This record gives sequence, structure tokens and C-alpha cells, in this order.
Amino acid sequence: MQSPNLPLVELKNITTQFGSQVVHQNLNLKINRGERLALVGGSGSGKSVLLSEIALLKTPQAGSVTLFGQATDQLSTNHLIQLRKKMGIMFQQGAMFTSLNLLENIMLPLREHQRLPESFIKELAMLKIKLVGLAASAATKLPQELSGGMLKRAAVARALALDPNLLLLDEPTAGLDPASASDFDDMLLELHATLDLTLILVTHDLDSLWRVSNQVAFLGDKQVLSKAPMEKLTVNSHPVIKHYFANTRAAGARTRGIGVNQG
Ligand SMILES: Nc1ncnc2c1ncn2[C@@H]1O[C@H](COP(=O)(O)OP(=O)(O)OP(=O)(O)O)[C@@H](O)[C@H]1O
Repeated sequence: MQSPNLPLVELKNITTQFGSQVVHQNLNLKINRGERLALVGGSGSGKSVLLSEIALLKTPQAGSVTLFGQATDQLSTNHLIQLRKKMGIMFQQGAMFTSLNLLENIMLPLREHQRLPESFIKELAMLKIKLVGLAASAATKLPQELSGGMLKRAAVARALALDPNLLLLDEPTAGLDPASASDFDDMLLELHATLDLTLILVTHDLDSLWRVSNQVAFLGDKQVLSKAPMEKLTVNSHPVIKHYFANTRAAGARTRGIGVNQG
């Protein structure tokens, strides 16, 4: 059992490189249990790549990734599989099997990782569908028969299949209309509150930043330039951060008073 005082995720001196392109250099970040952390920064600053490294889908060229108090570079494959099961991941594309209906998509990881009777697995999968606010009738639909908003929720339901402690989301509200994006944000807050989750989300959506996150890690110059709540980050004088937030969309979200969840 991990000590409650240790960070849930600790990235130390991470260097990420593609050929001669250095994306992260000696990057450090700690994420505590229960945080709703957003990763932000300009296009190409390496947010999605960092999310993949936290998800153990990509290994950085240098540095260490410690998850749930365990340094991942020293772990056996079996231990890594156990750690991965504690993380739910929602990718930008949803990554659902198009030949399987929603229920079957959610049952798949349960079948793979849990030795449970089929009827119980089905019951658990239906519970996840309900948790993300989808009607039971969505269960028998193929991914391509779901609306954009439903598909995003479906992807979260699947990410929650194995009851993860950590939920990683890559631009979850991208492509949604403002009302659906706002409903999605509400769902995330509810899941966070009811399931004892830690959230890490990559987002460009300023409304989500104000509403969902309570900490924001700003990526720039190959590093985390600042980790702070939005109120503090948006008045940070670092030129890269200032430039990012000095646009009308940021100001719009601020003047609309979105940001009731900064606790
Ligand atoms: N598999 C890869 N091979 C080569 N280069 C890559 C690969 N994956 C990412 N990159 C490069 O690494 C950099 C960071 O990519 P990443 O997708 O993490 O950026 P991002 O901050 O999430 O950007 P955006 O906000 O535009 O989605 C980019 O320059 C990208 O082209």
C-alpha cells in the first residue's frame, strides 16, 4: 500500500527525444492523489507524449517515472501489467473496437483481467455505462451508431472498466459543442468525487481548465514551467505562459466566472 504522503505520479528528469528533436529535457512533475491535473501548453509542447509516458505506453530516453510509489524502470513485466490496470486511459479517438457493441467493448478488459462469471462481468459493464450517464439502450449500439458526446462517455466507461485509481484523458472535450463539453466536464467532476479518482487531462479547452482542474501543469521550453491552480497560472509573468493565456478565449472564460471548482 502506497503511503498517502507520496505523490501518485512522479516524473524526474524526463528527457524525450524523436531523432534530433528534443521534446522534454529534465522535466519534473509531481501529481498528488485526488488531484484534477490538466496538462496545458502550446501545440507540440509534448503534452500527449507525456501522457503516454505516464501511461507506460512510451518510455522516455532518460529520467524516471514513478507511479503509485513504484519506480517503473525496475519492475518486471508482470508488475507493469498490474500498474497499468490501475490506470484508465481515454484517447482522443476513443479507441473502441468498431465490430463490437458498447457493452462488449467494456466487457473485453474485464474478461481479460478478471476471472469472473460472464453474467457478473456483464453486470459490471452495465454499471459503467450507467456511471457515465448513458442509457442502458446504448449498450447494444456499435461505436459508429453513437453520437460524438455519447462516444466520449462510452470511451470513459471503458477506461473505468477495471476500476482504475488514475484516469488519463487526452483532449476529452475536443470536437464537442459547448453544451456537450460542459455536460462532459460535469460528469468528470462527478466521477472524480464518487470514485476517489485522480484525473490527468490534456486539454486546450479553457472552460474545462477553469471548471475541472484544480492544478494545471504548464509545459513550455521542454519543461513544466509552472504547476498551479488556474487563478495563479493565468497571472504568471513567464512570457510563454502569459502569451498562452493572453487571448480572448482565456479572458472570456475568466469573465464568465467559470472556475467554481478550484478547491
Ligand atoms: N511518434 C512520434 N514520432 C516522431 N515525433 C513525434 C511522435 N510523437 C510525437 N512527436 C512529436 O513530439 C512533439 C510533441 O508531440 P505531442 O503530441 O506530445 O504534442 P502536444 O503538446 O500534445 O501537441 P498538440 O497540443 O498539438 O496536440 C511534436 O513535435 C510531435 O510531432
